[in-house]
Amino acid sequence: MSPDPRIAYLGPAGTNSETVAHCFGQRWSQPAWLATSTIAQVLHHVAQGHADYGVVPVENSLEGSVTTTLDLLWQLPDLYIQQGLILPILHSLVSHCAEINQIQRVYSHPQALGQCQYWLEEHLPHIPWLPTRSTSEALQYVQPEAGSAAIASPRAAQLWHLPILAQDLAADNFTRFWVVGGIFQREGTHTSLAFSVPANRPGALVRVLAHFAQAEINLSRIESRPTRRSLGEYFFCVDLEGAQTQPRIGAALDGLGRETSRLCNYGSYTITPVEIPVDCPN
Ligand SMILES: O=C(O)C(=O)C[C@]1(C(=O)O)C=C[C@@H](O)C=C1
Repeated sequence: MSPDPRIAYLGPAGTNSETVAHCFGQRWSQPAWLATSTIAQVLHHVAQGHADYGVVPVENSLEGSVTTTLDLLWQLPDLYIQQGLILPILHSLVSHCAEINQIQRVYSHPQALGQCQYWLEEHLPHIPWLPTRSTSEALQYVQPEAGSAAIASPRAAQLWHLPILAQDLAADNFTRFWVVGGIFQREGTHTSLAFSVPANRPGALVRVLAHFAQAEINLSRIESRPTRRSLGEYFFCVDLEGAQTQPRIGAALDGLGRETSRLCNYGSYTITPVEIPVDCPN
């Protein structure tokens, strides 16, 4: 097995990203952990060679894509997906308040606030939602500010010795993460790509999708994102079921080269479920 790697993830301690990073890192005896302040920093660390792997969220079952991840992968060169991991997300309301009606503001990562929006509308309809860079970062406001609450995992509340006032704020909540690194892989169960098509050519996207349809390749996701160059200019992110060692996928990818103005192949990989650590209350 390769020497112990450096693994970057969104910190501080207790984030969902950390749970996934620890699950991925358990195959080595002593990985070096690099907890960053933002998801963007995770990807920059890998791109600049300061980390061997980065663990980033990519899609949530309730709120959809984590756009920072999709946009930066498109911009940074030579980053490939090593593995997909799916984590069940548990959200708790963490606060020193004795009653919910004493809460005056709630902090969390925007993704987590979005995932809990129905619970917040029902139970705390008139208070402000304040964004933080991670769910664990939100916990730093709970202690010093009377009337503050944070949305974070039960594991994070336990780690930071903070009380939980309400549990399970969002049901059926799962986030898919990617482990990103520098090795291009051809084997696995899924393949992810991003591409742009020539401007102003009618049917340009259909011509790309036709390659997948003709090869009977199932797409498990398609998403458009702005290129950030001009209004109305997009690139597309797709996940395919299958590996590029399969001849029909290899052939479809060859055909895609002719239809796209830019094609990023993030490689093939397997997707594994992650279990919430057993020492964690739920
Ligand atoms: O703040 C965290 O705990 C994270 O790991 C980030 C993140 C995200 O950006 O999607 C990860 C999982 C949950 O969906 C909520 C937040």
